[in-house]
Amino acid sequence: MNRDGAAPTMKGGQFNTDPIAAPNEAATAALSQAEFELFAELGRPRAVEAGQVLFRRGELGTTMFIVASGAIDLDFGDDLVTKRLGPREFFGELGLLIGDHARSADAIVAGAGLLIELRHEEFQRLVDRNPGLVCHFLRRAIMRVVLNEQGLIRRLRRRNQDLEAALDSLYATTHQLNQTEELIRTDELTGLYNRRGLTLRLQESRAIGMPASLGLVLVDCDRFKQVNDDHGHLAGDRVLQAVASILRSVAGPEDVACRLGGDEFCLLVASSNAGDVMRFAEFIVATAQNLMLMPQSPPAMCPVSVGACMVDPRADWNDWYARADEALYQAKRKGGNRVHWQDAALEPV
Ligand SMILES: Nc1nc2c(ncn2[C@@H]2O[C@H](COP(=O)(O)OP(=O)(O)OP(=O)(O)O)[C@@H](O)[C@H]2O)c(=O)[nH]1
Repeated sequence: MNRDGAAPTMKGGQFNTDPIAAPNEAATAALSQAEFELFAELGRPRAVEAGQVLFRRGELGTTMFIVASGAIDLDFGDDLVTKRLGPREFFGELGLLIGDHARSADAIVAGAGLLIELRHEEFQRLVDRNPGLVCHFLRRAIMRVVLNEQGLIRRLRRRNQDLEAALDSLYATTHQLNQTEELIRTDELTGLYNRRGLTLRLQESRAIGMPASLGLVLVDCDRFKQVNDDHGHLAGDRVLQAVASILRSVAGPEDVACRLGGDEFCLLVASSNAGDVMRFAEFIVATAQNLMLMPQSPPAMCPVSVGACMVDPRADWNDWYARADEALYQAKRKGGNRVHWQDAALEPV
């Protein structure tokens, strides 16, 4: 400790015992008794009332203030901490030293009292009167500016880190939401769209513009209950997964394959060509037939019935489904394991 009670600090690898330059003291921004007496002698006294605004942030200023009594609040805006200054503390020194400096805070009187104003003329007289003391004051003032800047940089860095962390958790939440949405849309057993997924997909397609023409292929397993009864539920699950694989293998990027529920599936084909849609339907039935030729127990597949038709993109799902279901009914009625094509023009539902 030096004789003024300030802790010695390191300076250029040496201990700095200069009480005026000690950073702690610089941070408090209070004048020494000798400084205060000299500044008070040469500055202009100014009585202030609580609530009085001395200057606003951004205003240009050339005056420095010293609090003789009362209290001043410096509000730096945003979410920065408001600083309260009391007797012998000074503010606005950059206005005096630089001239026409934009104030970085609102200065508002928090408690009535007396200020000492120092303009350039008064400061010049201070220098003439006691250059050594003014020199010490200036060193401290500069150090205070530097400390404030460093504090600001630290706060900005911390805020940046907080923002980055918030952004990271936002990304994670968005990712989770996307995953959840994907799960809600997906049939757990087969990985195809479920009915909700199909509805949402259709809503999205209607919003961005439906294809000009669509084909609907409705697929239903034949005597599927028998598979469950004969070979167990797990074997039935595997057959449903195999049907889903066939649909997935034929679906193009614009097509939608969906498990509507139980042993019923559909494939919405983005095509204006009824021949293409029919080929999709026939491929599904033929692939199921071929898989059934494999001698496997439990069976990897069961026969399927398919109803197919073209649909009007402007009509709603219920209309499409009614038409394809009529075709499916005809396929089942004829013994299943086949496609029935519902011609929209010739056989309106
Ligand atoms: N393994 C399994 N079975 C299911 C699942 N969902 C529904 N089922 C069964 O699928 C069977 C469907 O029976 P039905 O609607 O009579 O169909 P089907 O036996 O194929 O009869 P047809 O269509 O007339 O040939 C029912 O026994 C349901 O219990 C599932 O996720 N896994």
